[in-house]
Amino acid sequence: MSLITNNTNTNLTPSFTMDENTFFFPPDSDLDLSFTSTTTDRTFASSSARTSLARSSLTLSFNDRLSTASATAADSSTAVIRRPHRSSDPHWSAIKAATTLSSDGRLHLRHLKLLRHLGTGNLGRVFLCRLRDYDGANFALKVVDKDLLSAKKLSHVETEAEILHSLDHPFLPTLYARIDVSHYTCLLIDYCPGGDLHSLLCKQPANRLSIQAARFFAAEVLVALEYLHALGIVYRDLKPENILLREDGHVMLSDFDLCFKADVAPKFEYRAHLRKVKSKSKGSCFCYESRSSSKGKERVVAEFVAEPITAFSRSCVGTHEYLAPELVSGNGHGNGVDWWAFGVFVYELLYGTTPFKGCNKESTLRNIASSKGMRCHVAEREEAGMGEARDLIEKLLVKDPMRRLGCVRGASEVKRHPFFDGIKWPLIRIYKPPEVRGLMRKSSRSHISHVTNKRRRWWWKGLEYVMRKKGAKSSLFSNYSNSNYYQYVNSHKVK
Ligand SMILES: Nc1ncnc2c1ncn2[C@@H]1O[C@H](COP(=O)(O)OP(=O)(O)OP(=O)(O)O)[C@@H](O)[C@H]1O
Repeated sequence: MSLITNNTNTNLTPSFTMDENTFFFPPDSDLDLSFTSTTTDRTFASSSARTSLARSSLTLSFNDRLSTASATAADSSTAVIRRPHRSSDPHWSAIKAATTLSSDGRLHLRHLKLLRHLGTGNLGRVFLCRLRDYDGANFALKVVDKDLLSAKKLSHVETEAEILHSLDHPFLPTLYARIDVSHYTCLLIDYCPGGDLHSLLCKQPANRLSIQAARFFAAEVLVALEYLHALGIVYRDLKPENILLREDGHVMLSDFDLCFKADVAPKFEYRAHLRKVKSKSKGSCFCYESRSSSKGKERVVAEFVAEPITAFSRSCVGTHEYLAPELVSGNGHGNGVDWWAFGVFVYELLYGTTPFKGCNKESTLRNIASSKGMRCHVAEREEAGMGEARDLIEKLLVKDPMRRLGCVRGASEVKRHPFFDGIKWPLIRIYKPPEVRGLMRKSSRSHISHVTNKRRRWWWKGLEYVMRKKGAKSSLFSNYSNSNYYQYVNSHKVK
């Protein structure tokens, strides 16, 4: 049995060529010149301070394992993956531009410049980076030195890469490239400048959010969990520290190394549905009404359920305060651990602490194991919506997984809870994030239009070059073209 904490035993010290506070990979080499592994663990200690403050994840092995198939690169180089729903994303355009210029059509470390160390986790270090020849798009690069990791941790790296490769969702990271060079594995994913939800909570009075803000974040996390479960992925490490905040204030779940995969058999489930409930706003787009079976006040609603209900694992992984009782007992667990953790998560957003927290980790585990269901403190917060919130939490923090909300019918059952009344699930991606102290809410459009304008300028310069080569009259061309370009850009800016 081993206990693995978040502290920096990943002694990776990349050495970089320095240029005006910017780290670059050397142009001609992909590898050991750019990364040197040493035994120092003090480097960047300050920037990883957040990690030490946060609650660490644990891994207590009960001899069960996670899949280790490499999902992205077949060889030791890089595979660039295209994602359908993000195909127009400027990040993809940047990657495409870089790989088009690359001699072998692949992305290499030399294409990236590292700007800043973002943090250190269990498996490696994460850096903010950009493509060398394209400044418009930021990425996060997770660098893992495989020589420093145990076989178990290596399998976690593969799990994370495999899971990232399969994701295509706005609230989950996109894996733009996996670069395997020598003993390094590098994963290029979305960068989240807003920090994490744990840090955001720490900035709030009494570490808690308003009902409205809690509902927003809970709803987004719920949608992300729904997607993961539909893929058969049990997350197992839900906590505010693992919920990163994008530039536009929406969430991105991170850290997939503790996940496990199971089979899912998607199905339609039928249930009686009361007419007076506004069904159109509920159950998302997966729900439709069977008109032919409408009878009296009730009708039958067919609901799409894709929940890994047969998932089973014996590994005790997760974060103490978020562990479900079946995880603590070590007798095996399934998808229900995510719904329990979701209950703890909603509780923490609203109360500023977790419900079973003891004076140390052991007493927290004892509190979870001896819990007889959850009763929220009524007196502590009384405002509109709190009754529904308490009811949701109590239904999620049910000791028996078979009776726990979400375990059998999946996310659609949780979405139907009155706490989420009024949320238009299919539109959640374009909801304006709530006003929360310290939350970044930059519209993603301004960034995209900036990048698009830059791209247009490049395109125009290329055209100018080609025209000049063909002997076009330069004076005529410059007078005409540039004014046209600025007219075009400005007319778009005005809109
Ligand atoms: N995409 C990202 N954008 C911005 N910061 C990130 C991103 N991914 C990770 N980070 C930062 O880097 C730190 C290390 O992340 P990493 O995922 O390696 O480990 P972790 O979150 O500490 O979890 P674990 O050790 O359990 O894997 C995080 O704490 C976070 O602050």
